[in-house]
Order: sequence, then structure tokens, then C-alpha cells
Amino acid sequence: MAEGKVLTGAGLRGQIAGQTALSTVGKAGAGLTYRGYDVRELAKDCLFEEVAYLLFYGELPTQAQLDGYLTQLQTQRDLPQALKEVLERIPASAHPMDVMRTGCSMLGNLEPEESFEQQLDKANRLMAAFPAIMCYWYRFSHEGVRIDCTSDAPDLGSHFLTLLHGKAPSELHRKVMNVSLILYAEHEFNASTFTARVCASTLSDLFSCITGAIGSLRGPLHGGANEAAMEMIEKFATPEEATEGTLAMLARKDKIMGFGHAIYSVSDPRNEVIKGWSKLLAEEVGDTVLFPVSEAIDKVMWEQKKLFPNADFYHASAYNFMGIPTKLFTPIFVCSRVTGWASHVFEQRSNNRIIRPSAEYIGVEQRPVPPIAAR
Ligand SMILES: CC(=O)SCCNC(=O)CCNC(=O)[C@H](O)C(C)(C)COP(=O)(O)OP(=O)(O)OC[C@H]1O[C@@H](n2cnc3c(N)ncnc32)[C@H](O)[C@@H]1OP(=O)(O)O
Ligand SMILES: O=C([O-])CC(=O)C(=O)O
Repeated sequence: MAEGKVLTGAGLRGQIAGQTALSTVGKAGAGLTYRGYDVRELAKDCLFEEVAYLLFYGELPTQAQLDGYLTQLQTQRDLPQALKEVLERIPASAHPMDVMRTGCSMLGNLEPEESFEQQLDKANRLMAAFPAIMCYWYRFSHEGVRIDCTSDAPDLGSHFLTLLHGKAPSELHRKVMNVSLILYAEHEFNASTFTARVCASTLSDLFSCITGAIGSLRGPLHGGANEAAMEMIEKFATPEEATEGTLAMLARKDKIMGFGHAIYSVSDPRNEVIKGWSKLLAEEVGDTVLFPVSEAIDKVMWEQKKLFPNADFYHASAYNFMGIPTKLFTPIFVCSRVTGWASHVFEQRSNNRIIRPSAEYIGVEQRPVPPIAAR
């Protein structure tokens, strides 16, 4: 069970910045829950869309509600032509998180949130459209293909894999992508969600809140860690090399991406779930390198620093085994976390006061402005 950490110091650590009924993170005896449900239980039995529904509407859907919701989301997957044209103009060298940011912002121009009464419709629309934003740009810029942004895939995870690979995923890949989307969906006041809430507190529109959140998620200390972890893992050909290399990085005081957490102190409850699925995928593809290398890094980090893998570390190998290009790892996080971000925007709006903390001034004392010739 995840334990509470002693939280003080810079980075607003340990300060209550608001209230939420959406999730617990690192609460002693509760670990990670979404609206009271253990994330591990949700990841075992639910579809990602059930979790999205839970976050957006407050309760898990009945079968009839879920069927209706899946159908609704399926009809919202296609992109307007003007957005496709914008995506076609973004170079292949662009970072896909910048593509997601631009795609979100452009959709906000074409289909703006004109009143807060539209917030749920706009959140569902964004969630349904994100896989196509990512894959339309990726396949056009890298393969010269203009893909059909719709698919028959019943759920968002398999829709994404279908658009990316041009064929329906295997049952195992569909399952893993679904689990991954659930694990990444919501995490209280992390940096990107807090960004969204600050933006929401000015009574801005949903697209602005989500665009800002994407920018915060992009950094390697947050969502970008899954890509950074993959780049590190790939450098090692054997577990022995990984052990030596990790020790050398620690000696240089490098940050090891995919380890540690701002709130959890002994484990990230999402790790055991994705690690299990990564192991299964490794067996499926007959991997003898990536998974053993990952475990070797994991062992050194625990032995040397008592640092544990966070949600991002074994996501790297899991996504790699499913043939997903590394640069798309963090954009998948966006496809999932848009549910948490939007739910926090709704929560902020429902009991709002502009978020405006104070700063401790550490600059020079007040002084007269000298004439320019005297400076
Ligand atoms: C989905 C997510 O966003 S999960 C987070 C993803 N990010 C990463 O994986 C990036 C790597 N990890 C980190 O940079 C950090 O652990 C963070 C940003 C997640 C948390 O930062 P903090 O709350 O400041 O970490 P914390 O207070 O636990 O750090 C304690 C010590 O461990 C060190 N440490 C923490 N994580 C790491 C790491 N991954 N590698 C090496 N050292 C680390 C810190 O530098 C600090 O050392 P110091 O006391 O000598 O300065
Ligand atoms: O909570 C955090 O600081 C980072 C994190 O794990 C997440 O956003 O999923």
C-alpha cells in the first residue's frame, strides 16, 4: 500500500492548494483511488470509458449508460477538415506533444466552448478526437498517408492502435492499452492538473485549460518521463551493462527517469499493474533485453537510493512491445489524462475562487530610478 510521505519545502510540497473529490494519491491505507475505487480494481475489470464516465459524471455507468456513451464517443472521433489541414503543416520533426497542444488549441478555435453548460460535451469531444489528432499528424508526416480518422474499434485504446497501425490490435494489446489509459487517467494535484485548475480559476474556456495542461505534462519530470525512460533503457544491451550504467549515472548525480515521486514514498500503486502487463508482452514478443534491462535498473535504484519505479517506467517497455514509437508515449498520456484534467476544471468551476498565491520577495530594497546617463 502506498504510504504518505513527509511533505515540506519548495515546490508547494505539502501545502493544501484546494479540495477534490476525484482521487486520493498516497493517502495512507488508500493508495490511489478514483472517486473511492482502487485504481488496481478499476484496471482489472473496467473499460477506460467506464472510468472516464466515473470521473466526468460522478458514478460508474450501468451497462445501458456505457453502451450509449461508447456510441456517442464513436461518433465524435473524426476531425474537422481545417484541423487536418493544420496538422498537415506541422513538420515531422515536431515534438508530438506540441502537435497535441496545437491540435487541442485549434479544435478550440473551430468548436469553441461558448458556455460552461457545454463543458461535458466539449470534454467528451476532445477525448474522442485526441487519438486522431496524434495519429493523423504522425502517419501523414512520417508515412505520407492521409488516414481515415474514424474506426469501428469499440473503445478508445483499440481505436488509437487501429489508427496508428492501420489494423485492429490483438486482444492482448487492446487489453494493455485499456489498462494503461485507466492508470494514467487521474492523479489529484499533479503539475499538469494544477495548471488546468489555475487556468480554470480565471473562468477561462476548457480548451485553454487543457492546452496549458499539455504543456506542463510535456516536461521530463512529469509525463515526458516515459519517453526519457525508454531512451535510457535502450542504451543498454544487457542487464549487466544496465547495472553498471545506472551506477555511473547515480555517481554523476543524474536523474533516472521513471523513478521517484513527489508524493509516494515506497511505491507507486500503478507500477505493479503496468509492470505485470509489460512482462506478459515481453513473453509474447520473446524479449530477452528490454524487460531484463528494466528490472536491472529497477534493482539498482532500490538498492542504492530506495527509489522505486513510478507509473512511467514500465510503461516504456510495454508501449515499445506494442510497436508504439517512443515519441508518441507522452501523447498517449494526454489521451487518458484529459479525463482527469477536465474533471478538475469542472470541480474548480463549481466552487471557484481565482488561484493567486503570494510570493516571498527576496529582491533589492526599494530604490530611486537613476537617470539613464547615470547608470
Ligand atoms: C506520471 C508522473 O509524472 S510520475 C513522475 C515522472 N518523473 C520522473 O520519473 C522523473 C524522475 N523523477 C524525479 O525527477 C523526481 O523523483 C520527481 C520530480 C518525480 C519528484 O521530485 P521530488 O518531489 O523533488 O523528489 P524527492 O523529494 O523524493 O527527492 C528526494 C531525493 O531523491 C533524489 N531523486 C528523486 N528522484 C530521483 C531520480 N529519479 N533519480 C535520481 N535521484 C532522484 C532527489 O534528487 C532528491 O535528492 P537530494 O535530496 O539530494 O536533492
Ligand atoms: O502526481 C504527480 O505528481 C505525478 C503523477 O504521478 C501523475 O500525474 O500521474
